[in-house]
Amino acid sequence: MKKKILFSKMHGLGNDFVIVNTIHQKFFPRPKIIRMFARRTLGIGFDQLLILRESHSSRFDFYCQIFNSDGTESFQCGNGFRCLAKYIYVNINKKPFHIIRTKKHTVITSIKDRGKEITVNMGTPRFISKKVLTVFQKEWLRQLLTFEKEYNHFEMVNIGNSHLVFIIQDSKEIVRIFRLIHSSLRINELFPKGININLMQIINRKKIFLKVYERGSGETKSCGSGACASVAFGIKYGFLNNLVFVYSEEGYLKVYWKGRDYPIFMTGPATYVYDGSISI
Ligand SMILES: N[C@@H](CCC[C@H](N)C(=O)O)C(=O)O
Repeated sequence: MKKKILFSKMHGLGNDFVIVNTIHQKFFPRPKIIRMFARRTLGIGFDQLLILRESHSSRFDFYCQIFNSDGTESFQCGNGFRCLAKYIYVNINKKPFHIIRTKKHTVITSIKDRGKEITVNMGTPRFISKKVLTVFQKEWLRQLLTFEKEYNHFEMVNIGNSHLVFIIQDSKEIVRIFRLIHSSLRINELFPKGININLMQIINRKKIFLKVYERGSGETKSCGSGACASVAFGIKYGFLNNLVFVYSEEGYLKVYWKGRDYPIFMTGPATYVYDGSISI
């Protein structure tokens, strides 16, 4: 017999999510079901599926499972956590702060102005040594970028998930690299655990433009963890101020980082699209 699953569709600057609240319904989807729901023509369509679960620890308010549209699991989702905070505010309780645990990471959400502005404490950024890159990964990067050009800096940053961040100042170059990434069948082979790829254009010390190709979801309209990873990189090298406006196609996020050993904060909107149900 078919089962009806209730869900809410939300987005953060166009990075879209399906939230399934399991407090009153059971939902343990297999990757095949997740991929089916994620299909924009035949399913519901989303970049990530967020499954809200009760926390069995007094240290956390809720537990959240995150799945990319290809069915792989993730442990961090900045834009998604803003949407989840708003979902909780509208449907569960009006507390201003929530501690949310994923399988490997903890974030704290705070809600202001009746949900108009939501901030997420995303944890402390960690820079990953380039020594971990394999010969094949380096070769791929060499093909992707023109290393002779001084502006082609890159860093690997962990914000609870892994990001490769590149500084690409030329807009045409951003388009060229994005096309290459899209047509490169080798990314999954080269990075078996997956990687989020961020192309950052520094407009000035407090404004960047960002394009992201996400692990497990492909090109997305915005990426909260990518915004934090990029700003952390820019601040580490003295290119950016502590507060940065991260622009993408649908608007901007505000990212604040004091520097090394401090957590990074991301602020932005969360938008309800609709509530629905789907049969499985
Ligand atoms: N859209 C997210 C990031 C989602 C997870 C990512 N694709 C991964 O698997 O690491 C965000 O806003 O942070």
